[in-house]
Amino acid sequence: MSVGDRNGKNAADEVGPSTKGSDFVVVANRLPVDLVTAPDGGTRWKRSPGGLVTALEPILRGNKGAWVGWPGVADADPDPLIEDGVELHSVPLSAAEVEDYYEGFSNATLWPLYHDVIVKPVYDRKWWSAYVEVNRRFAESAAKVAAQGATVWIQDYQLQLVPKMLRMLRPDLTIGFFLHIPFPPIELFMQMPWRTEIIEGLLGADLIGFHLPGGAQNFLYLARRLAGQPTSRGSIGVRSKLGVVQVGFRSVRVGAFPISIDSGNLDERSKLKSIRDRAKQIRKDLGNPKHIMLGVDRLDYTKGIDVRLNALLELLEEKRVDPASVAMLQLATPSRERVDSYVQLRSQVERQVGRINGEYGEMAHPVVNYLHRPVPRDELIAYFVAADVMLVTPFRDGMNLVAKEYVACRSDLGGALVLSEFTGAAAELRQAYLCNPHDLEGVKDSIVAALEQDRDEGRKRMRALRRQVLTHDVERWAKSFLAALSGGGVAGSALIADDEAETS
Ligand SMILES: O=P(O)(O)OC[C@H]1O[C@H](O[C@H]2O[C@H](CO)[C@@H](O)[C@H](O)[C@H]2O)[C@H](O)[C@@H](O)[C@@H]1O
Ligand SMILES: Cc1cn([C@@H]2O[C@H](COP(=O)(O)OP(=O)(O)O)[C@@H](O)[C@H]2O)c(=O)[nH]c1=O
Repeated sequence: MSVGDRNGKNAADEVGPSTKGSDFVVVANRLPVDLVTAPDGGTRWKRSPGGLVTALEPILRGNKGAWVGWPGVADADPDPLIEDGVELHSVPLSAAEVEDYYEGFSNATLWPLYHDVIVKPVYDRKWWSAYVEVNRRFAESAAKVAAQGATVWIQDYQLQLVPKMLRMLRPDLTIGFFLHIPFPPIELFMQMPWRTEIIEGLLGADLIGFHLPGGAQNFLYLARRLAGQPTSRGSIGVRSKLGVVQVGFRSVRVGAFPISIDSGNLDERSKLKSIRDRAKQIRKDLGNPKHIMLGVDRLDYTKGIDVRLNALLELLEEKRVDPASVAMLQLATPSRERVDSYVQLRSQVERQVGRINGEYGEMAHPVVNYLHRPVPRDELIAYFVAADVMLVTPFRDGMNLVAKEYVACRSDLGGALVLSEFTGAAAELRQAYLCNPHDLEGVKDSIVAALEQDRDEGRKRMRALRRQVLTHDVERWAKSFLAALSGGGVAGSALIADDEAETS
């Protein structure tokens, strides 16, 4: 999606949003563009961070639908606008709502709870009230924007109450919901004081999608236990076998649809001469080291940036890695900067970078080159092309699109991917150097294996990884979800009630 310089409007806006409503509506916490204030005091639109936008952007462009979301800053309420044929409708949030609904309940309660409580979730009743209120406003806005009988696709953990609220307002709609982060194990979800409300909120959808079958399975169990609804028996497949929850006369289906990227587009762009030249220049700027290692993440404690820095430090201390022969580039885009755990993580990561460079860097040649800022798409592609080893080491990650993007950019069959087993991507990218981020020795061994891989072995692995990523792209993800939503897919078998259910 192009990014404008238009004080919240552009020439195309004058067309105005359609009056009869849209047949296809995406509802997500964020619009695909954020409204930002420029130095001249005016406002501009800038692409929003994160994988959700990366994934949905190409689909919306193809569907000419509408997108309902927050414009990314407190109290902003820009008029609807049209961007690449997509109507963008803002849901404004007050400063207090940004604090309580977004930073609070979404990112200091749900985010850590759903990511295996890497940090302790905070359960605050005021935050919950704000979450309910903001979800209601998103539901009302979607109800206004959707045409009669439209398909509405609600995205992610910030909006889990919207399916039920929207169904009550607009029973004529077909409603899908997709969770982009992991759905937690049952024992962890049971901590949530408002667990039943969340399960019932999600059950307002016709189809609920997860990245992995395990998340879908956890949800089925909780629907039985907390909402008391009968569910199907049997395992859920990847894009193949759906589970069912019977809610009165409605059958709510539940399935696994691993998200992906616009792999064809990245493959193409990564071959451009301008990108190849930039990759060469990056290598030169880094001092032409034997190996470039790369990390690309939002600065988030789930991503295991600290793990890979610890691993590198120990490898240097043990002389298993020679500081003169490696350069690491760590891009850490600012994220959720007012949430405590993110403030602490930034200090920790920056301390680690300082220590490694202080002990092992040379003047004008640090071992770790650290950038704390967003980087434009083509620059990122050049990093992927330049990197010999890509480090993706999250403690937990719903998917991790960066891992797939790296593979899509390696048409030369060069490079190696070190990948945490606790990412959704690990279920598909089996030829990566898989590691357990909780096992530091294992992470170190995987990094060394990737650095030292022989050329033929590397090419074999990369060829297999690319086959997976290029044949399973974001279009396939969206099509498989939307086909199942419109009635396709294989339903689960016999329904069972809680008292008959196995307690796994
Ligand atoms: O909106 P923010 O608070 O700035 O956060 C950015 C986005 O982060 C999350 O991305 C997830 O979705 C990816 C695509 O499915 C997936 O690959 C990744 O593992 C997830 O972490 C979040 O889910 C989005 O809602 C945020 O907008
Ligand atoms: C750091 C950085 C990233 N991107 C793009 O953002 C997404 C990130 O998606 P992923 O699934 O890996 O993780 P989260 O959604 O953040 O949890 C990916 O498409 C990156 O290429 C970017 O465009 N610019 C950046 O600086």
